[in-house]
Amino acid sequence: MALVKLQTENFRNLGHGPVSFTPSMNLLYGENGSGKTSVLEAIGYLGLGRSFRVSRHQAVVSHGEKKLTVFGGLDEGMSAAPSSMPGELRHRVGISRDVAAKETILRVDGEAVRNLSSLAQHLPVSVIDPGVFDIVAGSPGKRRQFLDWAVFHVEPSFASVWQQCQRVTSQRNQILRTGRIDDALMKVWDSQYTELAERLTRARKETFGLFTAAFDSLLGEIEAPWVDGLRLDFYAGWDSSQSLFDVLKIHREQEQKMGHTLYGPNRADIRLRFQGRPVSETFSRGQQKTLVILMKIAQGMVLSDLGKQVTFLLDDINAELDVGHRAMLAQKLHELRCQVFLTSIEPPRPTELWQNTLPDYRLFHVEHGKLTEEQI
Ligand SMILES: Nc1ncnc2c1ncn2[C@@H]1O[C@H](COP(=O)(O)OP(=O)(O)OP(=O)(O)O)[C@@H](O)[C@H]1O
Repeated sequence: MALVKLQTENFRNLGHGPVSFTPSMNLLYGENGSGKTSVLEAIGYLGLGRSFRVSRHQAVVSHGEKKLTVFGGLDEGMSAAPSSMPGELRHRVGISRDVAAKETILRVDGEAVRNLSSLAQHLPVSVIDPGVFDIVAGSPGKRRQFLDWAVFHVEPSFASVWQQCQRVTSQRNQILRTGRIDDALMKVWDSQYTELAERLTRARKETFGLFTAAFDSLLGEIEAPWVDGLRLDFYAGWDSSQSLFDVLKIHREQEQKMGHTLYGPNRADIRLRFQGRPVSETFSRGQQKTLVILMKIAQGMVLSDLGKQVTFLLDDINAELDVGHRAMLAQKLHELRCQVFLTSIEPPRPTELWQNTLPDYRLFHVEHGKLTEEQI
């Protein structure tokens, strides 16, 4: 699916009027503070259910307002035929958040839905902004989030297993904190936790396999001296030569002392190594950026192989990537027939990105939260 229509109410400084986009490349430019990132953030709300910039909804609601709404019209993407009737949308999705009542309402095709996953599966949104480079340099949580986004789109039931596992983990943590542990009761929790953890891990492993196959084929296309010594490995969150149930039994005392679960999916990671050492310690900033971009493209390839179109939100990549890397990214996303929203301060130069194979694109000038389409 691709987002072909966007309408927001009380979303940062954005105006209320509907805007139409192409399922291909959408280029947005405007001066600092004009609202470019806010447009991407609003699109992100539909695909992620939250802001990719801040954790509090409150910061996103327009000053002085209590409730924000984002509405999106979706059509088949570039890889499929557009919907039969011109102007007809394949799906209508909406999210509104009342920050005073702390209530979120989700809608798909006019019907209220309870789970965010019902909304999110329609619009796989992948963000590349200055914060994305934490995938290499940041904590394991960043890499888990990166992997889980793909797992969710490959296997939509993953979201419910993940939630159940979070619930059981927090109940298990409560017991670990009490100090007095009933052995029989703990065994019951451990077997529930182990069952969910193993299901979750199986799904992660499967998607990681698809991801590394795509990533390796990408590496085969680029000429860089570091390609040969690079290894990406999945770590489940415990020594998987042993069963998780046994690991928990062996480490019960240690977990009790710490007062929380130390082994399992919440400790999973993608280990990135170059010649046996962590990439974060050996790669230059530039090499780390290339690696992250390749990982993001590989995720796009995984979904594209499953017939899903990813909507990429590229925020201010000019500040982070040189023209060669920008062109590599833009061309790959074009080859994958992804939908792209790309922001810049200066008017973009499409020929710099796509040279002779210019894709279908639309150009928007952003001023004071309002988008004006420009003739190309
Ligand atoms: N909750 C809010 N209500 C109203 N306006 C807001 C709110 N939060 C931020 N703004 C304003 O919205 C504007 C848009 O910010 P945004 O980050 O989208 O701009 P931008 O075009 O991406 O800028 P830059 O190029 O500097 O990154 C800013 O002027 C900001 O002060």
